[in-house]
Amino acid sequence: MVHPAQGQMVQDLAAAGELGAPPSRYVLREKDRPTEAGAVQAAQRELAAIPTIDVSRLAESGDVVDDEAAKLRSALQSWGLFAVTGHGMPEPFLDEILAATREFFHLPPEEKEKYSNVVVADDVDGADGGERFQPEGYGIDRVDTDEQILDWCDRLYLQVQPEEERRLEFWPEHPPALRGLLEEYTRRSEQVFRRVLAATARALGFEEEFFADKVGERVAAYARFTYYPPCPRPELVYGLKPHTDNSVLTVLLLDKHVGGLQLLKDGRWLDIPVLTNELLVVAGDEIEIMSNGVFMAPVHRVVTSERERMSVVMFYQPEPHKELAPSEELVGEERPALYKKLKAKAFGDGFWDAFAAGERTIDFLKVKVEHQQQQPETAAAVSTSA
Ligand SMILES: O=C(O)CCC(=O)C(=O)O
Ligand SMILES: [Fe+2]
Repeated sequence: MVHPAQGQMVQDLAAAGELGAPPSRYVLREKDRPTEAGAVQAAQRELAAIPTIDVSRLAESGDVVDDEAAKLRSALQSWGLFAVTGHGMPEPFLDEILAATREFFHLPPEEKEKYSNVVVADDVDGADGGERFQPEGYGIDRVDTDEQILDWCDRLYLQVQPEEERRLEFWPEHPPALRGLLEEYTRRSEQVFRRVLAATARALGFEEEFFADKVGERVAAYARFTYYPPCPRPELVYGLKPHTDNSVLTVLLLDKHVGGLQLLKDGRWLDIPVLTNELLVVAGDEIEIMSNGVFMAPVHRVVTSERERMSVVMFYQPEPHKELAPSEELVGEERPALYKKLKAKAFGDGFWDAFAAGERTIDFLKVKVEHQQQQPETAAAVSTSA
């Protein structure tokens, strides 16, 4: 069964024009509005002074890499994200990806719908050939209930790795350059991911392979192309609701002209600056669990504006059968395990339910361990996962 709201693309709504205000399905409760929690007006907004890491230096040896790894540790601990230089991708290449993304979303609806994330249900359970939502493809995020407040964005979501898992029927043929660009970007973005992951291990005093072994060689990588149409009343809606990422690390290529990504830091929403030739790396839920909370996945959201905006985001997740758990080396008497063990796949599957419900997966799946010493009021302390 597919919720009736599933078929309404935001872009088509926005294009219909004469839209005085967004339909009520998108309008946030007053307490959640970006103006309440953090101003949408440029003059009232505060820019996040995010750190920058040069990933080419992470590959060097000796003191240079140790310096950069120390910087990385501090960036992850105080921000949970950082801008990336030295990624080796020329600016025209990144521009081409964003241009192809824009071109795709500007195709006529019937062309994009060839890749729809609403598919005819398989007949396995004697289903009647009705429709079914699945995450891959083009459309809006999953709608579960009538009450759910919808985000002001459309997206194209594709598994890009491992290669054998690609479902090319969802990969757009237009614009013709998009597939090739995505293949190339997949290769290059993985290098950034691998390098940062190795440095993250070093930053904690471990061997470079420490986290890489835990996530496996055949990581699952998903590309999310998000299109935020112009919005007539940006102060009423979210482009993307507050969330943390379902990833070990996320690599983001952001719109070069229009900002909108915001980070929750010390109770305030700060604007991530518009980046030009830099990428952004964000710590996700899985590194939070594996690092036993030494690194925390930052809560972030997107606010809209009267201008369209795009992003191309790569989520890196452990091989599905891998166990997701606090690393034993980071668990001790001083710091008990803060998260329970579960399979990477169970966590990944839970993400979509949590996201539709507007919750963090870690909370939705009750992955946190309640420790007596931290919460004396909690009678039933759960034992550590070790
Ligand atoms: O569009 C953006 O700037 C960020 C998107 C994001 O946070 C996500 O796709 O998880
Ligand atoms: Fe995100």
